[in-house]
Amino acid sequence: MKREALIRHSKRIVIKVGSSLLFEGLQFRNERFESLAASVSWLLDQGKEVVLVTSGAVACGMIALGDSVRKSQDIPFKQALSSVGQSILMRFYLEAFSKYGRKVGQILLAPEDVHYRRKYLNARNTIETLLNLGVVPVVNENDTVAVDEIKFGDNDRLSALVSALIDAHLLVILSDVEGLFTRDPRLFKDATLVKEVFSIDENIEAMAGGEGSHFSTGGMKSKIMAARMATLSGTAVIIASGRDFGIIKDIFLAREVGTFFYPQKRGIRSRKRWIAFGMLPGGKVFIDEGAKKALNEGKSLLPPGVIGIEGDFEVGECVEIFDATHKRIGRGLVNYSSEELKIISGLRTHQVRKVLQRENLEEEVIHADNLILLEEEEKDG
Ligand SMILES: Nc1ncnc2c1ncn2[C@@H]1O[C@H](COP(=O)(O)OP(=O)(O)O)[C@@H](O)[C@H]1O
Ligand SMILES: N[C@@H](CCC(=O)OP(=O)(O)O)C(=O)O
Repeated sequence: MKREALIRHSKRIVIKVGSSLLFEGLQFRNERFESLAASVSWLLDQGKEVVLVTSGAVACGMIALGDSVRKSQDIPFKQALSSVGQSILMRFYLEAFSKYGRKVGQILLAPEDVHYRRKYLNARNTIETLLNLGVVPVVNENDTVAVDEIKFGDNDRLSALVSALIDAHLLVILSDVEGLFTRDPRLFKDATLVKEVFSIDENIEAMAGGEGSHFSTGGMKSKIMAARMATLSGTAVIIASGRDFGIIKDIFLAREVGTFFYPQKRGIRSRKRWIAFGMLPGGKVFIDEGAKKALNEGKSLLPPGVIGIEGDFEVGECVEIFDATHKRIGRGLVNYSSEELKIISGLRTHQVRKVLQRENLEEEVIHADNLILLEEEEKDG
């Protein structure tokens, strides 16, 4: 399907709004929330379902507490700011949407909320129920409990995760820049806008700079990572400027704005998406070239192909899979603990049973049904 048709047929849409779009320096901007509510309301009138992923709690907290608090960067301090700011942020949304007769529902997520399958499904059910009720879910990271090792990192990633969670057709990432440029346009005046991306390869990744502006965290790099996660899940992505929220209408009126990322044709199915993006990996498994080839042909990972292990993990945990050059190539659920894998890696399958005495030994280290390759080209090629 072409870009225009993909957008027109998108019923379920996730819109991510960056901090820089909601505030002017250290000023609240009521009218920004109102214009966002107007555009989202227009989409709802068109029969679309919309989930908002919003940043801005830290900025709200900072503005509310005033000058004295601006300097500190430590995590508990930012969490405190977010705690003050989140309710203010929601008040802005509540008031703005009520002008259009719409209700909003707050969803705060932390990585552990999607690590466990039951919680992952609960989050999905709640969002689905809100959508069925005609309520606009407004999602942010639960900053209070999210510390460095266990946080989504930025709301770009969170928006891709939410898209994967609810099977969104389209993810719109609104930022202060018109889309992906060939180089950071703040630094290079000759940078040009990339209009369409069919596959997120190393060239595309190399274009994006990592530093965000002001209250922002991820920069363009995290938006590209988010686009990668979403397109792998079968969701189309647009990165566009949200300086004017009227752009939301433009997108659906087939005006070609921003950068459009085509979804992968064979998007990862629901349960595998949870393994790929929801679960927190407990370790790393390194494999040889032969095993990599087998995985690319849709086969399971067997003990002879394992050449290294890192981390302590139990049977059933999620691990990241790396090739011999230490390139991350996928994820899967292991049938062996790290202790067991250290003993059996490299062994032929029949030798494994002699060495390990455990009952219910599976032949595969990772069964193909529990394994996801995340290299787009190899996956689709
Ligand atoms: N190749 C690129 N194309 C566009 N923007 C880029 C690129 N590389 C870096 N950037 C920077 O990324 C910024 C957007 O990211 P960020 O400030 O984190 O936004 P947000 O607050 O919306 O999440 C832009 O202002 C831009 O300067
Ligand atoms: N949870 C944080 C989000 C921080 C963040 O990702 O910001 P941004 O890069 O502007 O999307 C907040 O609400 O301030």
